[in-house]
Amino acid sequence: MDDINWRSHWESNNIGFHLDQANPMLIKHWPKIRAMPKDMVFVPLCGKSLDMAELHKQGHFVLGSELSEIAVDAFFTEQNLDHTRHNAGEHEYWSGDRLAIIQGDYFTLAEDSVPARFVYDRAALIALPPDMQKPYIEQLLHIAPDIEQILLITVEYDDTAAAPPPFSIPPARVKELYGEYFEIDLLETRDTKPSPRKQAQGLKVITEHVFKLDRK
Ligand SMILES: C[S@@+](CC[C@H](N)C(=O)[O-])C[C@H]1O[C@@H](n2cnc3c(N)ncnc32)[C@H](O)[C@@H]1O
Repeated sequence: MDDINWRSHWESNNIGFHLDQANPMLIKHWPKIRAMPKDMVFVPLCGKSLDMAELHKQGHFVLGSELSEIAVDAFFTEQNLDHTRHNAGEHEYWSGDRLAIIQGDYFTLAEDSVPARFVYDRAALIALPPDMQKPYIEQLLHIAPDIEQILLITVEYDDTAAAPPPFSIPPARVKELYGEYFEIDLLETRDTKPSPRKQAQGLKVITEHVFKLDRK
């Protein structure tokens, strides 16, 4: 389940998706999610995102899932967070105070292994090619069956002109993927500046959509 070879993105520091600050769309729209401090927020395909630090700062228990050891190690080092590591089969658990990351393949996480009712997805669904997107959602509901709400950020652009990832996921595709399980509320659409790599491919603007998903 590693078609894009994300590990090599981390090995060569090709991480144009990483933001050096918390995502402004998280700050703006997270209050619309009814998670209380201490509630767990699951962050699939989390990288070393500072959004995890922001959610942690807001009092949540944060649980991430990430393939790359380099990313997880960088997160704990850069955030200066004490942590322990333990191995559970093919996954490695990195645990700090109210924040843990399960390193390994998201698609092999076990049923019910994520006791979270809230999910934050920025650059996770859009990191996956179209044929992996439905399996990603099925796996989400398999590992975290109690999910109530998701804050989801996707991008839309001509991904045939600039090589993905990210994969373009317009609102109609979100409906196709999630509509069976969730009410979908499009909170905001805005134009953003592409990563330097995408700009070099000639892309001048990338449209970002923010959704709130409520379990039916
Ligand atoms: C586009 S990045 C986004 C990272 C983060 N969400 C952010 O906003 O910065 C996608 C991440 O998913 C991770 N990833 C890809 N496939 C994965 C898998 N099967 N299991 C766990 N993590 C995966 C990659 O290593 C990469 O860090």
